This record gives sequence, structure tokens and C-alpha cells, in this order.
Amino acid sequence: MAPETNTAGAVSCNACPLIDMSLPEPQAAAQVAAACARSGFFYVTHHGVPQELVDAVFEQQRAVFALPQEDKMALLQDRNNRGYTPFREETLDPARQRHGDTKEGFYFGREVAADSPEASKPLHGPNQWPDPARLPHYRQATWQYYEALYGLGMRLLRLLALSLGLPPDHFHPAFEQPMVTLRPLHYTAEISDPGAGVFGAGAHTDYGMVTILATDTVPGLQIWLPEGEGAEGQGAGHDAAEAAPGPGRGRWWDVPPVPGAFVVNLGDMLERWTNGRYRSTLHRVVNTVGRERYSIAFFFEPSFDARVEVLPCCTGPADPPRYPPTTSGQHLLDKYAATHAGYHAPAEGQRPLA
Ligand SMILES: O=C(O)CCC(=O)C(=O)O
Ligand SMILES: [Fe+2]
Repeated sequence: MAPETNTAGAVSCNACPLIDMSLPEPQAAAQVAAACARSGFFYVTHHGVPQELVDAVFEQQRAVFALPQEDKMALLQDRNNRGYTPFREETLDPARQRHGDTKEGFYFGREVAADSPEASKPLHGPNQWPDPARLPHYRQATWQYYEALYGLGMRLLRLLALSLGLPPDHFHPAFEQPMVTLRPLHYTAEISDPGAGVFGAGAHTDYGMVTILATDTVPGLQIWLPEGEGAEGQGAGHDAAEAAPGPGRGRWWDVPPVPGAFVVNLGDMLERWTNGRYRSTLHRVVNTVGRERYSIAFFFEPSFDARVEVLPCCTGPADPPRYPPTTSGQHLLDKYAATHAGYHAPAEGQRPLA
């Protein structure tokens, strides 16, 4: 099924189906299973998050990014990965990028008080909020959206478990103290030049369990699918003049904005848990239209100490585990340290910066 709506000549990708969250869970879970095995990307519609809430949070993000640079720099990303990341600070695909991503962003996490025992864990601590005197509604609107997406994340966990033939609450113990990150992003109008290594966001897979992405109406998101797995016959993918980002042949496909829908994609931890049955697909943001773009990613990841080990349902004598066990926290720390110029992971037990 291809997306119903399309923008600015963007090409549909039938590997990203629209999944109606108002369907009975078993039906929705069957569609989730197919999408996760195929591309690891799908849209969700009828997800229950009110459009007014989404509109309000986008309005606040436009306002926060419009603050003077010095105000944003005062909130610079701290060692708990909360705060502001300036333009070009992050390089998601160092091997192919000439400079950092042409975007700036904020990270907000689950709110953890500086004096709580949890705050001794890396990646846990208080958020850095912009000055309410300048943006009186920012915190409230952003947090309301965070909470709505948290609820949607929990519903997706149920569908993912059911899609694997597991009890619906299978993943819940690993999400008792989840690492949740809301990441508003602002891309400049700079046209990307993949051949020259200039990207809105370099090619990457997401690190965690599941990402829920809201975008404005400006296209840019693309996914890499192996040859024959895109939407052949339904419009072309982009012939990659650039070197393939991984082994084998493939193409980049647009994932266009669909009004009222979120894009959901899987991250590396779920690929590991499912022994590769579910895919954490390479994606990137390429600015082809010369307009600024705003998006908000919501990363929903297991608790810091949760063990991520191939599920018994996804392995057998003919399909031995392809990934060694890890923990959610270690996996994320390794990834942040590899891609953020400004991020230096603390040792466990170090107090966060208050
Ligand atoms: O802005 C987008 O469309 C994608 C952002 C993204 O892939 C990410 O932040 O991981
Ligand atoms: Fe991503």
C-alpha cells in the first residue's frame, strides 16, 4: 500500500505502508510484522495524538530555534545528552560527510531530578529548558507532546510484541525506566549535495528500539532499500550516483510527509533482539527543495540496564544468534560518542551536570 498523499513530487515508497492504529490489535500487529520485516519503516494513522497538539508543538519549536544563538548555546548539550546541538555538530555518517549535518536540535529526556538515585546513571538527569520569560508556553507544550508520544510508544510496544507472537506486555519489563528522548530538529534551507558529502542528516540507522517521527510538509527523509525491495513500477527511487552506503546494490527512496501521520521506524536494538528479522534501515535527510525543515523525533529506548539479547522466537538451530548480548545503555553510549563532536560519555557513577 502506498501513502495516500504526497508532496512536491516526492516518490511514494510502498515499502512504507500506512498502518491504521484504530484497527483491532491483532490486525494492526499483522501489518506491523510485514512492515518491520520488509523495511522497518511504516506510517501510523488514527494514532490518537490530537493534531492541535502536534501543531502547537511545532509552533513552539519554530520559536525556540528562532532564539538568539547565544540563548541556545547557553543550553548546550550536557553529558546526560540533554540540551542544544548546534548546526553541523552531529555527523551521522562520518565516512561520507564533508562536514556535520545541516541541522540544529535539542534533546529532552525523561525528567530525572539531579538528586534522584537514577541520576547517577549516564544519560539520566534534568532537562535544560529555555527561559520561560522568553518562551512561556514552550515547556508545557513540549512536555504534553512528550507524554502523548510516550503513550503511543507503549501502544507500539504491544503491537511489536504481538507481531512477534509474544504476549503483548513482553517488552514492558525492559521499559520500566525507559530512556526516552524527544528531539526537535531544524534543518537549514541549504540544498544538500550527496556527491559532495553535504546532507541535512547523514545516512544512519537509529540506535534504539523504535522512533516516532513527526515532520512538517517539507520532504527530505529517504530510506535505503536493497535492489528490488522498493516500489518498482510505482515511480522511481533515486539512482544513487553516490557510492552505495552498504554492501550490495540498492536505492534511496523518499518517505514523503503524510499529513496527520507519524513515521515509525525501528532501531538497532530491535534488530538485535529479533536476530535481524526486523530491520533497522539506513535513512538520511536530503534537502532538495531549498526550504527550511522542522521535524521532531521521539526515540523510545529500553531502560539503561535492560539486556538486549536475541529473542528465543527469533533463533534456532538453523538461525543462530548473529549478535552478542549487550545492554541498552552501553549501546547508546557507544553510538553517541561516535557521532557527536560535543558529547563525551561519563563513566557510570559520575554525577550529572545539574
Ligand atoms: O528529520 C528527519 O526526518 C529524520 C531525523 C532522523 O532520522 C533522526 O533524528 O534520527
Ligand atoms: Fe534517524
